[in-house]
Amino acid sequence: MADAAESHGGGNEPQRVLEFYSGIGGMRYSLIRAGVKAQVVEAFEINDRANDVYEHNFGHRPYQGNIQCLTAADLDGYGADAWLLSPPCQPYTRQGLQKDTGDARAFSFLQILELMPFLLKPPSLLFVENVVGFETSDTHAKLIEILDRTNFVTQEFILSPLQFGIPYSRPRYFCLAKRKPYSFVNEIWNRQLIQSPGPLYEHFDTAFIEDDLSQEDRHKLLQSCQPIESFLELKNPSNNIEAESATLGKGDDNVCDSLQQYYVPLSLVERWGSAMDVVYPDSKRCCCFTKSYYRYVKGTGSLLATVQPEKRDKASLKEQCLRYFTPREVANIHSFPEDFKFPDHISLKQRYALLGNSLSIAVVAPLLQYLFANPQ
Ligand SMILES: C[S@@+](CC[C@H](N)C(=O)[O-])C[C@H]1O[C@@H](n2cnc3c(N)ncnc32)[C@H](O)[C@@H]1O
Repeated sequence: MADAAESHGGGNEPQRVLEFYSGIGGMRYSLIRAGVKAQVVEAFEINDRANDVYEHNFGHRPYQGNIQCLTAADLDGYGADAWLLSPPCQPYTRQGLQKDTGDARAFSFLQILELMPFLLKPPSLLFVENVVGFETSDTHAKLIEILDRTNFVTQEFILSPLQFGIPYSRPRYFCLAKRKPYSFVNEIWNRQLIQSPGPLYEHFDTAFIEDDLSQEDRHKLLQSCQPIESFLELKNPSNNIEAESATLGKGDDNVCDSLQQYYVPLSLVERWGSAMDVVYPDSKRCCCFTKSYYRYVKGTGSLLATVQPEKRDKASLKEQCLRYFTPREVANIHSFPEDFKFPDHISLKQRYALLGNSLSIAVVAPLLQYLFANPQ
């Protein structure tokens, strides 16, 4: 991991990090990309398949148990400086029942929070990622109440990869917390919910930011993103499925040995076409890939037109040979590094599910860099 002289703590020892709900390691990749001097001393994840992928890439198998069963003594035992947490989102999603603290999937996170006042060695830094909607939940109120009580200052963000040059709409909520006497570089944002990446950069010292972008600003933001084409395994889509399959088959990813499996059946196009989000290689935006991508077509992520019609608004979808983005392409859009790989036994549906649960490294890395920066 790259060294950062100005990182939190300033000493020579790397910061000791605990990664909760580690999934396929999006947080750990973000930490590496942030270049902070940190070491993940343990990761916690209940899902066997996710742990297979994590182990395959990092050579360490996360602690495979229920986070809800961890005690204050267990946590003190790690002597961690920082906790990174991306708890399950379902209790707070708009599509879900929004049962919030009443949802069993929220229990482990609430349990961890409630242990905080009893820790002999609480962390100095804390980072939480979740869906938009979390910020108005009872669980959020509990998080802020406990952080206040245990001497943390917080800054909260809602940010999307689109704000970092990635053509991907995946706004997410982030809570950054530092235990006093540590403080943020830009203290004027304490206790605020910020919707711009500006405060993450040291030179950004204005107290005013425009959260509500004008139409014109939104357009400029989209235009500044790279095109979808830059994230594709196949740069020149054509209708020649066999030729494309051969190209894909050269990779070491055995699931990708047939491009045929990525084409959307015409029966689905006929039935759900009007609800599909279709993008083109030159598009500067695509929709959030969820864990149900490939299992359902409606609202789970964008589909790629492999045949470019002359007039997009008039062309029939059936002629555009729609295909799903491959797992590697979804990983690219999530800004995972090239050397990230799935072990062979992970099925296609599992790959999409694990990626859909993960996060955008392009967004989380600068947030972690800001969190770990230690102002003088
Ligand atoms: C939103 S995902 C986080 C994904 C992760 N950040 C990544 O990059 O892949 C939440 C993860 O928490 C795991 N999980 C949910 N409840 C858990 C619990 N009680 N104990 C341990 N892991 C849990 C799920 O299996 C899932 O992988």
